[in-house]
Amino acid sequence: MNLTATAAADPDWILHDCAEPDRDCRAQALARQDRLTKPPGSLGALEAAAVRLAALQRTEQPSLQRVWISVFAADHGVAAEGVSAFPQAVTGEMVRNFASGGAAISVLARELGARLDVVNLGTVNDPGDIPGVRRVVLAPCSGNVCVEPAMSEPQLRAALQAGADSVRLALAANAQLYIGGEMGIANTTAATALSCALLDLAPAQLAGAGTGLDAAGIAHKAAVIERALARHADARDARERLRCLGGFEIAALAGAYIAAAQAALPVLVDGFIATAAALAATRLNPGVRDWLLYAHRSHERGHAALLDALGAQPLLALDMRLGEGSGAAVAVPTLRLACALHAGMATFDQAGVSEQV
Ligand SMILES: O=C(O)c1ccc[n+]([C@@H]2O[C@H](COP(=O)([O-])O)[C@@H](O)[C@H]2O)c1
Ligand SMILES: Cc1cc2nc[nH]c2cc1C
Repeated sequence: MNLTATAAADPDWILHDCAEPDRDCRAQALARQDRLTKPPGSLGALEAAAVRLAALQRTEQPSLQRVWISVFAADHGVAAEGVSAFPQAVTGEMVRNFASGGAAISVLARELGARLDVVNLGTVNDPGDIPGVRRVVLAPCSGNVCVEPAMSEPQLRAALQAGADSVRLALAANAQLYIGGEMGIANTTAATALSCALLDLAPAQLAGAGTGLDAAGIAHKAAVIERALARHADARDARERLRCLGGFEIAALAGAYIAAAQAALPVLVDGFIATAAALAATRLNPGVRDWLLYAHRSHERGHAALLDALGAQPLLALDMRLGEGSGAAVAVPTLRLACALHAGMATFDQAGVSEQV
């Protein structure tokens, strides 16, 4: 494993200031929304989304033609505790599927005309060097959080940096929106453990079915998370909690969100695991919060609590629970329509329509 030049040069980069959304663009967009031919507020969350995107993209006319999706795959040592409905080999198999175009996110990216970047951070069933996959392998899998930290400090730094590097690629491609996806068997256990530690909640309050556990499986998963929390009770700050309880892809997502916020690139957050990474990112650097839009409320049991803790109002609730960035990709057309309405509707003056009395 090699640390990139950036991380080696400035290990504290995650603490640097985030960009500021543009207040003037926000005010102009708000004023325009009120002049468009509709009762004020009648387009609901679409109005709020267009106004936020105007402020984040620093423009009167936000647009989402160029969308970047990075999917981070990684395996988890805690899979050995029997916490997933699927075998660990699936993570590596799905990396191959992402690259060959057969995964849900592959289809969605094609439909959206989005760039799909697949990053293998370490999979036990390693597909090796295959076209369409960037290998940033930190280890075959993270540590089993019941008995050891998920990551060493150098691995955490490299995972955060892998996220930042994906943002650099997105910026080089002139992306207007960044989506981070994840794939990792057992990562709902890691994401739940991390969230419980960050929010001081009991595992029984957050643990859910993941890929499809039954009630007994969920109870076992909650007990495994209890053990992990007890093992890492001395991890007191967000960085140490992420290192001990997270995973490579969760840390990469957190690093990507921080780097995007620092570079003024808006982010659309996906489901449960991505939101746990967003929670960690906002605890590591509170300025990240302004740059995060939330795509959907996942079917995963703990997602609503995470969204509430972040004050997030997701656009959609479709009972999706796939991950891969799929929920975020599905929300992109809604955001594109919000931008089209903002740019294309006539004002009361232009259309000769009478205003509210
Ligand atoms: O995004 C979500 O809300 C979501 C909810 C449940 C499961 N997943 C996906 O399912 C995998 C983890 O599930 P599990 O049961 O193995 O912990 C991982 O690859 C995630 O992308 C994703
Ligand atoms: C097949 C499969 C695809 C996935 N994509 C994201 N998580 C996943 C988990 C499984 C099991």
